[in-house]
Amino acid sequence: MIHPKHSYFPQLKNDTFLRAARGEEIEHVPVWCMRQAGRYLPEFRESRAGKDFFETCQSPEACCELTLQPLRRFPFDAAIIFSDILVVPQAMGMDVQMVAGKGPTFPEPLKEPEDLQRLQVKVDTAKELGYVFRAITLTRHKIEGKVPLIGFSGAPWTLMSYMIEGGGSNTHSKAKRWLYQHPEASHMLLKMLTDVIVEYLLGQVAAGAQALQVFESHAGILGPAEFKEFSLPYLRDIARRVKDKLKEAGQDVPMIVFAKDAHYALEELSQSNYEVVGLDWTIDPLSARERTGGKVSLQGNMDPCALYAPKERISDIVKKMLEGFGTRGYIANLGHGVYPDMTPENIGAFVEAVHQHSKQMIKQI
Ligand SMILES: Cc1c2[nH]c(c1CCC(=O)O)Cc1[nH]c(c(CCC(=O)O)c1C)Cc1[nH]c(c(CCC(=O)O)c1C)Cc1[nH]c(c(CCC(=O)O)c1C)C2
Repeated sequence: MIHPKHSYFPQLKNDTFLRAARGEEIEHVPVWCMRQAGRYLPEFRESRAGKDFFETCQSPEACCELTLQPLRRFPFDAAIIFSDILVVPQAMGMDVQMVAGKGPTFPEPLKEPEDLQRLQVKVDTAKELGYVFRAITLTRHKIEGKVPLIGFSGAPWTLMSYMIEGGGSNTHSKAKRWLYQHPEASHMLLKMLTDVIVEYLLGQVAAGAQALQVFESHAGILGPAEFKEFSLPYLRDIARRVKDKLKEAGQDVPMIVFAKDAHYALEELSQSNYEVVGLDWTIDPLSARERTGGKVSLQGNMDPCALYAPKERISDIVKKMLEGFGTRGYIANLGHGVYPDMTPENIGAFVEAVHQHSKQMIKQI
């Protein structure tokens, strides 16, 4: 059912991505790329030049423009709103800056459990993150129903690790120390994050997001036992609570969980209330299908570095990937984001290969 508030949005012309998320019949396999709006595009670099990253995130017009740029070049089957996962810690009262050449930086990260007192427990998402909602609504109009618009959030553990590390890290040992020294405070923080994320995702759907992806980018730094204790319950809780609330409003929005390097938890992830499980490139497509037993649609998982290969090679790699996953209940993507030094033309070759090979395969069924 279309939410009354949404009825004025332009009609969706290509719903292939949504159908694949639900395991329904499609004419070609849908494809989009994580970080499809990014520095590999000269027009992105031009739009972003000289501007502060988070100020850009706070401008609905800028987010809309950056989201639409890749769609002007390539026939992607979905768009993801330009924003960042770290707007959530900001909304909870933490200072986060994007430092050129270094990435996101928290000048005052959480050090000890008493630092949790610095955080806003009850976040008014409409007030603190309203700029994301406005960006989504604007983009949903400007996209003119070409493809669905995906909203997203970082998952609790990934956000917790940034809040404690203060930025990117190889070992994540500061954040992991909390799990072993302060398990109760860790759960308290994860719970606080979960509550904000649920409200944030619901706000995105109310604003016009047609699918949601939850990024657990730092899953791989946890082992199976820690993942089961500190990540999985919160991932499940988020999907359950978002879905229950949407159901009350007569809405149904597919949700994707992308837990990078969590190959050890594939079975659990396929039973976590998400319609789609996103995969990084370390998982073999066929074995991912077997291990998830047809319970979910799968998304992924070409090694982003394969985009450095000549176009014919990209086409062969895509063909093998499609044969491994099969064409039903499958969304083609990379196993992680596009890198800034990649050639736009090769992204085009990737998209075209997915469409061409999958059309052929579907015809032969
Ligand atoms: C393009 C971009 C983004 N964030 C950052 C950049 C590069 C800086 C710039 O362009 O100025 C900094 C930016 N933001 C972040 C990083 C990683 C830093 C690190 O941990 O080393 C950087 C360089 C943190 C971040 N931010 C995000 C994640 C989860 C996905 C992933 O695992 O990569 C993470 C971990 C999400 C994110 N971030 C972004 C999107 C936009 C939509 C799209 O994909 O097209 C999304 C979905 C946008």
